[in-house]
Amino acid sequence: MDIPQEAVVKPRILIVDDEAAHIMTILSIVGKEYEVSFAMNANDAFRLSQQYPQPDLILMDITMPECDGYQLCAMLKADQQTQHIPIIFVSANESEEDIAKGFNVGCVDYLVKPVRQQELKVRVATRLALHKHTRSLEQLAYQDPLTQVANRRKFTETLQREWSRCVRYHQPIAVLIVDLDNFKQINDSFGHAAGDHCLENVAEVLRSSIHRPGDLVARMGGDEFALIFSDFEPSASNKKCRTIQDMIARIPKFKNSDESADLTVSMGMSVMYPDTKSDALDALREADSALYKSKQGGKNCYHISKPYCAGETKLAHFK
Ligand SMILES: Nc1nc2c(ncn2[C@@H]2O[C@H](COP(=O)(O)OP(=O)(O)OP(=O)(O)O)[C@@H](O)[C@H]2O)c(=O)[nH]1
Repeated sequence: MDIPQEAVVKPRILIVDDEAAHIMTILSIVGKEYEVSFAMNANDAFRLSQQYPQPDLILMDITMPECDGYQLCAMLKADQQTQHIPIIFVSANESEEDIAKGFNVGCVDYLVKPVRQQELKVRVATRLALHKHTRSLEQLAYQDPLTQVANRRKFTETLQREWSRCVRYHQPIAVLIVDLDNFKQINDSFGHAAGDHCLENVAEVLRSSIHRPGDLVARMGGDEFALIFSDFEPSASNKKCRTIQDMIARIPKFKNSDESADLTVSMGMSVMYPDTKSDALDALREADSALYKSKQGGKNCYHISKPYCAGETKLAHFK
């Protein structure tokens, strides 16, 4: 089958080098096969690495003014948004110590200048193929196949990481659990495919409600979703839940010739200032008890628990 040219997305390579002539040399070798961008200093390189679409591979010089390649590589590896991007050093430094230092700060390969054309091409292609393979394995391990949002494993890992980050920076964190009401009835009345479609619609709504890199939507299993809002302003909790509830109410009704059904959800949110005395799963447990209250209280409503927020009601109920 012929694939239209515009449908083929070329892998993206970022070249980082403070000398234009070196950038041009590498560009002349890989420029035809890949989408290439370049940066001549660490600041630009860091910005371009974080920006979407992100590079699939970085070819990085070591000797640069202000911030050298070792420092830049270590910074990229320490940043959650960029740590997955493989880095190949391309440097005139050829001592054993230099090369070992490169691998110690996180590069995946090391080429000595002047680069040999065929070698550069083959090493780049190999690394990109491996990177693609790793990314698809990660997707399998961390994504819910039906809705494409994260799975429970990814949720747990992200919650631990964001919790620690919020402890460090004294920021509040919120966990929201969203559970569909009477979902069994939707499956029974309209069929399993309609039920699946319903889960996809809810996932889409939830995905549109997160906006920051540390935030996450996950399907925890069955008809239950959970969200993490990092650095979340406690006073915004009611508005956030209400907005999600309204968006879900706008999902079209399920209908067949005999009956129709509205889709509603029950929710439980916890908003906490994490500290070293509590742990990440406390946030999940609090949200879960708030959800339980919503189910017990007649469904299609939400409870918000703010156990450690001074001056706030510990548990509030909203219809
Ligand atoms: N279509 C579809 N249904 C699923 C999937 N996973 C779980 N379910 C169904 O989701 C339903 C969940 O039922 P319950 O846990 O009783 O929840 P509920 O009917 O929403 O009841 P309440 O939560 O009390 O309102 C069950 O009928 C499961 O078979 C899925 O991937 N697709």
